[in-house]
Amino acid sequence: MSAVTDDHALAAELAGTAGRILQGVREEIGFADSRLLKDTGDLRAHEYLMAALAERRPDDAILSEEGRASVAGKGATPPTANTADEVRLQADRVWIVDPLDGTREFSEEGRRDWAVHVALWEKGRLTAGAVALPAQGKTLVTDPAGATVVNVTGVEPLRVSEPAAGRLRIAVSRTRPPAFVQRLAETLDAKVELVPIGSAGAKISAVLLGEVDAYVHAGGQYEWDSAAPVAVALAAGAHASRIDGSEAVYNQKDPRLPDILVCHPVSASTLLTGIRDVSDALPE
Ligand SMILES: Nc1ncnc2c1ncn2[C@@H]1O[C@H](COP(=O)(O)O)[C@@H](OP(=O)(O)O)[C@H]1O
Ligand SMILES: [Mg+2]
Repeated sequence: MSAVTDDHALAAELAGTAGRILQGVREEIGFADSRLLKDTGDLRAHEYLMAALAERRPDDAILSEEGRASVAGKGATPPTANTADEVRLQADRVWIVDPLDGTREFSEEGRRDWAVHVALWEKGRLTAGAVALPAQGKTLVTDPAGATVVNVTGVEPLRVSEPAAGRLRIAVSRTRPPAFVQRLAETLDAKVELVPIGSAGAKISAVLLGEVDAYVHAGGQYEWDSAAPVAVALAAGAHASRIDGSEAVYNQKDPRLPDILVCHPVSASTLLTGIRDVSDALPE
């Protein structure tokens, strides 16, 4: 059994180690065959996280993107399956992990917008989380007092900062931005810049690191895409909710969680009102 008894530290350790495995996969496979690179990355990071959690937290349940029943038959080596739904839905502690978020960007040489997500859900809420950004040399992590960013130079407190007056930089998916986001940009009473970035974890990290001011997503996503970054965002003082303002709820039977808004709390009502005004696609 490991010396790490703190779930925050364990989340950071596991996300960081999976990130190093993924850097190694990029070096080993190269970028010529992007399908092979994506599948190998997904599988290696998933298998590492499943084995590490089974060893370090043997009594906890796991929900991983790559352990879904729908991917269990994929490839010659089927991935280790998630905890059965009937067990996970009764469990007090569930690790919600995305072994490789921003798979597309991972497979594109030079891109740094991909992440590893490790979150812990306990009895209805997210209580710990880490987002590793291996190509950026950073891990964002919750701690008992809030959140920190760990990089080569050390550990610094992480606190979401207010946007500059009159300007709002909104991170959106590079490939699947919400249909209404251009209209949102036009209706807001600020100079809005839409910033395409890959990976939900990388986008939410960009909000927390002050590189953008908000992340708006709708149209499809799953619990593992947002659980760890939302855990860190809430711990860093950010607003994180569904785009209708309701709470993002995790460890559901159906893991679809198709939309999310993360921003500084001062921007939340403006963005929620703006989204309501331009969107005909609020959550079901
Ligand atoms: N419309 C959609 N339906 C399902 N998943 C979506 C989606 N839009 C984004 N996602 C998922 O959300 C993550 C971030 O996407 P994006 O980079 O486009 O913002 C990706 O996770 P994975 O890379 O883990 O598959 C992607 O698959
Ligand atoms: Mg993902």
